[in-house]
Amino acid sequence: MDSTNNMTSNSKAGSIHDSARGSPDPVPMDAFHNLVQEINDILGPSNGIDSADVDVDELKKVMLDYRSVEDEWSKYAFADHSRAYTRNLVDRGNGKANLLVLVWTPGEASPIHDHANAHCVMKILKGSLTETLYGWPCQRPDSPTSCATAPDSVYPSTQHTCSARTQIMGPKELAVLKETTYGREQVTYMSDQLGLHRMANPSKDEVAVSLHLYTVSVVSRFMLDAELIILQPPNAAKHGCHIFDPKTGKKTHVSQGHFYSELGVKM
Ligand SMILES: N[C@@H](CS(=O)O)C(=O)O
Ligand SMILES: [Fe+2]
Repeated sequence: MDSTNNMTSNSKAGSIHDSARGSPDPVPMDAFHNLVQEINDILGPSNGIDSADVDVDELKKVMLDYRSVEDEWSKYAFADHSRAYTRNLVDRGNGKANLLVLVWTPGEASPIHDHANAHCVMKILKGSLTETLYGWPCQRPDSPTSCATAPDSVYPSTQHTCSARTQIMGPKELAVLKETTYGREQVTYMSDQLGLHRMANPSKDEVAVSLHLYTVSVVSRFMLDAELIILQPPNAAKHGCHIFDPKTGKKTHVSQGHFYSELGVKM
């Protein structure tokens, strides 16, 4: 980072009053919006075509360092008990990523889904979420990172079209690899390389709130059935993903182009 950037990021912490020009004191940034700024600093400027160089560990660390204060993020947290969860846009991350606040209805879960080649770093802001991790329909039982139908594939992923080919392998129940419950302040990471997952709010009466950062992984394009779509990042949060039937492994594309709210305003 050059000295100009350092000056920019330092000046946000202190409030430099420009009394000579009579401008009002800047309102000090709260810790949540400081986190948003730190994430932007890590992601860097928007001139890259992909974010293969994104440092996931650094992103996890700043998310872990933040202590959740409801007043700081509540303006983004729209609850709607008529759906499993709401997806609320907080920031577009220099055009390279999307930062979302998700609000989870008690007892509800997301469908089993992939992540459209995005990195997903997630922090629990309130309550808890249970993650069930599944293998891809095509993965080799003895080697979860290998594809059973295309031996030259390094790992199954969204662009890995044979993951849809239940007609080659026949319907196949998805394998449950792991179940983990994450509590308030915990941070986790998900990507297509780890498999598929679903998240559930195990509480009977409390909403859960989580913060999700989606950035583009190694490539910024993926195969959508027969059609090759070239995407500028970010893809997963805006352009959708695939959901999977746990009994057959059959996948269906779902568009996620609509946010429930953007920058604190309900759509
Ligand atoms: N990846 C999901 C939320 S979760 O189940 O991880 C989404 O963005 O809707
Ligand atoms: Fe997810």
